[in-house]
Amino acid sequence: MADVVLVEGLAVETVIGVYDWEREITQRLLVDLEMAWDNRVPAASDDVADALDYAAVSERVSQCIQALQPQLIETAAEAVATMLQQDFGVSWLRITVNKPGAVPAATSVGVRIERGQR
Ligand SMILES: Nc1nc2c(c(=O)[nH]1)N=C([C@H](O)[C@@H](O)CO)CN2
Repeated sequence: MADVVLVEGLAVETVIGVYDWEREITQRLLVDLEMAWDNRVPAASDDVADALDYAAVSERVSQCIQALQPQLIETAAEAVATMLQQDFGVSWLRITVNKPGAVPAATSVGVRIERGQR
C-alpha cells in the first residue's frame, strides 16, 4: 500500500529529558508521522469514518507523550508507534520525533523509526 496519511510538525509540549533540570520544565517536541492507509476507501465514500482521522491521531499522539513524560525521545517514538498500531490499526508507519532546543548548535536533533509492513 503506497497511500499514506501525514501529520507534519505536530508540536507537543511535555516533560521530556534525561537530566534533573529537564524534569522540572516542559519542552517542545515536533512530531512527523507517515501512516499507511488505503485512501481509496474514504475517497469513494467521502466519509471520515473510513479515513485515518489525522485530527484524532494528532490528539492521541499528544496525550500519549504527555502521559508518559519519558526521558528519551526514543521512548516517545516507540510508545506512539505502538499506540497507532494497536488503537488505529495502522499497519506501517514512520515517526520522526525532533527536540529542537536540545543542542543549541544544531537546528534540531531527533530520531526516526519505522514499524510494521507496508
Ligand atoms: N539519543 C538520545 N540522546 C539524548 C537524548 C535522547 O532523548 N535521545 N536526550 C538527552 C537529553 O535529555 C538532552 O536532550 C538534554 O539537552 C541527551 N541525549
